[in-house]
Amino acid sequence: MRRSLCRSLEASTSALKLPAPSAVRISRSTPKRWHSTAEPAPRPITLLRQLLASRPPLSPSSSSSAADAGADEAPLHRIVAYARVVRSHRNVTFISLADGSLPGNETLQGVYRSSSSSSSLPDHQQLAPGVGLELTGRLKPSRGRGQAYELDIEHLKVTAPVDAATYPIPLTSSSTPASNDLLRKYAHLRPREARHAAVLRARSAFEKAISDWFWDAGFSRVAAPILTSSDCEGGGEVFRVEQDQGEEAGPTTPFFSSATPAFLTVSSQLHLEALAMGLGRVWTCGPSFRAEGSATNRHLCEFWMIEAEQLTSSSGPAALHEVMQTTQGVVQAAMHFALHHEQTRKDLEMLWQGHEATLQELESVASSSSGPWPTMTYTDAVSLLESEGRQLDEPPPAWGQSLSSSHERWLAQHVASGPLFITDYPSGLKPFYMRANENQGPEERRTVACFDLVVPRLGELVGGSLREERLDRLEAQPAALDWYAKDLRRYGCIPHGGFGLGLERLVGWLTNTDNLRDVASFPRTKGPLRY
Ligand SMILES: NC(=O)C[C@H](N)C(=O)O
Repeated sequence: MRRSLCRSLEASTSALKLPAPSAVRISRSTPKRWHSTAEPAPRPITLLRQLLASRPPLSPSSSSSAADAGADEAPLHRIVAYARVVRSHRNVTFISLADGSLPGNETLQGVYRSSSSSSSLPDHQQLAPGVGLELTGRLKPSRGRGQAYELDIEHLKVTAPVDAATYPIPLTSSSTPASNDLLRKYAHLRPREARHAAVLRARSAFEKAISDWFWDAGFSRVAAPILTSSDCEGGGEVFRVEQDQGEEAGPTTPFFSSATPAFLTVSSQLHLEALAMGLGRVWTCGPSFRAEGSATNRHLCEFWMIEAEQLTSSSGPAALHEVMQTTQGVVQAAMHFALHHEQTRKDLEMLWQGHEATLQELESVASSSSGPWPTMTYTDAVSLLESEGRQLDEPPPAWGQSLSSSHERWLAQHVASGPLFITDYPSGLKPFYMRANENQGPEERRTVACFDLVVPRLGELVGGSLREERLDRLEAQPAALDWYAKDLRRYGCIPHGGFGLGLERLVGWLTNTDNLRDVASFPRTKGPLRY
């Protein structure tokens, strides 16, 4: 990573050394350029992260005089950043610079010295915390304590003033962060807050790691439709989609002229199953929509789901293990990458400050040497909850009832001290597409080949199953699913299975963010839709 940043920095600094392009006569066949060829091309912006990645190692003898001597030889960079904190003294002003590229609470100290800068310093009022700046400067070893390097500012311009009197979030240093309630009210301003930015960067890192893991495991990433004709889960919590015909329009024919209405997808699973029959192993990451009325901190109306489908080499319990292995691989890949990537690790360290023991627990969960995660059947889980009833926050479930989120958390913590697969739920609790288990007891104790992955502090993170591939078992399904139940099953349906992992839940779990409204950049929940 460091090397590739250096490479891109080299590219940008070598661009800096190029002479201004001389005027080129534009003939008809020359593609049009955005800026006149007589003007010099704007210098590329260097991200603070790139700048720091390019710093030479400090020798133990680095001193302020060495710093002075080296300063002029260091390349000149153009930076666009926010001022986080400004401290002005008589001849020198210190500005903590942030541009979103540095991890955690880190900033780069910019130093403006009236003796060596070529522009005059904007007045105190203008140079308030929160303003956007454009500056040029050279990176050099710091004279002060607290940072190894600082930016010696040559030229500074306030390009984006801030109306500090009305700014709704305290413009102080990030050591006194604003409350989550306040930040939620200003979702359009909160990406500037160190904590929220760290959560979003961590999410980006998880997605990169998951994508790489799937690629290496032979899964093709596919795009599934957002507009669908079926409610995959059968839960009925769907958003219906209609063409907006304006207020005055009378009754018109629906945009999609099929018998069934159009919905926003609740899950891509059925489409992924069709795609898996052609490609073997597929995955997708896209938005899912549920008209979720309950206002818990674990539900959003719009959330992103990582979903995968794979052909399995058998159809019994061993096949379910194949799907669970994939699930574990994906979750561990996200964790492992984030914990070992220098920048993301720093973000996580800031997010887990004060809870270092939990971060350590996550580290051992991420390690592939920990072997397969523990597995327990739903029936055993219910018996255990019954026998441990006094330890629980709420009464244990009877066989056939759902496990509550607090039951799931308790099981993960007490049975596994980490992730736990709970398998073989009663068929009455699960959707129609899950594969019925063989050798079952009485009708009312029927189970399906499925699993939920539950984890401490959160509860359910992933739900998956083998899919019912036998036509006769699916034939009772509604006509709308003809393509799925009949065609896919009668034209060569290799046993297969898959899962769905709620991305916001994963991010919340790994970034110490309990409320998913603080994970999604613009969360959607029942109630007013501001953005
Ligand atoms: N792809 C999946 O297995 C996810 C599942 N359909 C769900 O929505 O929970």
